[in-house]
Amino acid sequence: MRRRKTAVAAGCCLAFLLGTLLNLLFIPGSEHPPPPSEELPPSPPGAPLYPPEEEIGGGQAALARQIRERYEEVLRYRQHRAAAAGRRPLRPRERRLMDLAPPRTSAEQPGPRGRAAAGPWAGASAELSLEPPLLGCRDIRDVSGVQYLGSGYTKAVYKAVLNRTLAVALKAVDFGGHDIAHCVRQFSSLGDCYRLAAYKIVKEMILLQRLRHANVLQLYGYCYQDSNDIPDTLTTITELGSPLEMIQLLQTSWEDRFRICLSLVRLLHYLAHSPLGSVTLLDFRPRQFVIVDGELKVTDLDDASVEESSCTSNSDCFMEFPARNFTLPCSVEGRCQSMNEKRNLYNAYRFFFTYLLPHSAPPSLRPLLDKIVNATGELHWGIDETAAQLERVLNLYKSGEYLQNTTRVPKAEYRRVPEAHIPDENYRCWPSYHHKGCLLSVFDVNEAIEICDSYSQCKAFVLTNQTTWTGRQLVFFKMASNHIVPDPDKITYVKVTD
Ligand SMILES: Nc1ncnc2c1ncn2[C@@H]1O[C@H](COP(=O)(O)OP(=O)(O)OP(=O)(O)O)[C@@H](O)[C@H]1O
Repeated sequence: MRRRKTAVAAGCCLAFLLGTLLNLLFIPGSEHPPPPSEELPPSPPGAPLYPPEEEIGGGQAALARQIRERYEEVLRYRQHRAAAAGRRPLRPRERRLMDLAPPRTSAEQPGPRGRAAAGPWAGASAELSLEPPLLGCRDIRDVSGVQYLGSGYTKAVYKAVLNRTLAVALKAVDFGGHDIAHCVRQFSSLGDCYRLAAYKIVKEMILLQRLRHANVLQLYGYCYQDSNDIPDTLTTITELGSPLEMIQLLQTSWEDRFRICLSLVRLLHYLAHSPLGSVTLLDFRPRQFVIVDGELKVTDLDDASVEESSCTSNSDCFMEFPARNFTLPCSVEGRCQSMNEKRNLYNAYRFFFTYLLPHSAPPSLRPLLDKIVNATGELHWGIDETAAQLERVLNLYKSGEYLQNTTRVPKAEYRRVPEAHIPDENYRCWPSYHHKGCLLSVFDVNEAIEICDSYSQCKAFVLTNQTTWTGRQLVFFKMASNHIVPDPDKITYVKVTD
């Protein structure tokens, strides 16, 4: 950790930063080619490529079991594709699926290494049909602007600029992280502990590729490279976001907070109907999401699951949260009905809706927003209904219909000055899109008048040609109109009576 922060602070020396990054991500400087994926044939059932437990003593057997479980989980996600493709036999390329197999012991490693393009798990490279064309190892050799972004239990994430043009996130196992430290303490095998942790990234990579949606972070590519001691360490290259800061979000406009909730609901709607089945995010803390251009996107998918709990009675379908518990019905097929969807929804309620949705919303939308918050907090609605209600709020807001119930009698008179701007005379208001002035979004000029009427400080306002994500116009509210200058893109309104 200290090493990472020191490197980032040094900032000025690109070579040093790059060297440090490679070191931290265990991307070797060497061009040592990983084993050819062709040399890792599909293992027949009962002949796994990891050491059989009975041949290993005590702790090592437990570690081998954990690696096997993660490996099998990864296979399940990949096999979903074959199932979706009509259960046709796997073509040779697809059979490289077994490239995902846990590593052989050194004694089992096949002879000379033949191909530089793919690692042992990187048969994935042939299978992940990423568009635009996949980024790979050669692309992360020439990186600049390396910056540590964050880390969790298992992974560390860095920002990097590729070819001085594309800013991306690079994700790799954090060798200084809790997961590796805990495993090495227990099993004393860095190589195997690395594999165990790296399966989380492999799983995430497969899910990022399978779950294509505007609110799922985009996977650009990946790189397998040997480190000094560990072969074929994995780095994924993804879209860059900024970490979701709840405190910061609480200070933004309702419109922007609503956007976060709407993107979350669109994501959960997609996950409930995904090609893999209903996906639940077992770890649903805000830090699992990032913001990209104002939209929320899920980035951490290593704890996602498609298994719906099996049950024999309703009592098996118990969902426990810190402040509430729920018992869902057990279906005749012996599955807890909509459990994945409902878990996501309640988490969305407790981490997002309750803080972000009603607070400082337009008064006429409050009853509907309160209804949404209550219905999700009680799990009365499923995701389809919740998504429909949030889309309804969006429509009411975008169309200006939410203003129609309010009586709009202007108190003051205003003089319209076309092609004019007031550059100074700012005052601060909350929540403003500008940190020094009062910049708010409005549906139309009448709403701007209403806002100006309600602020005693407001003596004028300037309609800009900028709009927000909903298409509403941004307006600067001013405390005086002494200095008006020509500006073809703006219209000024000056209060003539109070
Ligand atoms: N694409 C990205 N852009 C910007 N920041 C990111 C990106 N992906 C992840 N991060 C940041 O890096 C942190 C660590 O990433 P990630 O959550 O994948 O690691 P983790 O070890 O799985 O964490 P956890 O133990 O919390 O599950 C995240 O909390 C997030 O703030």
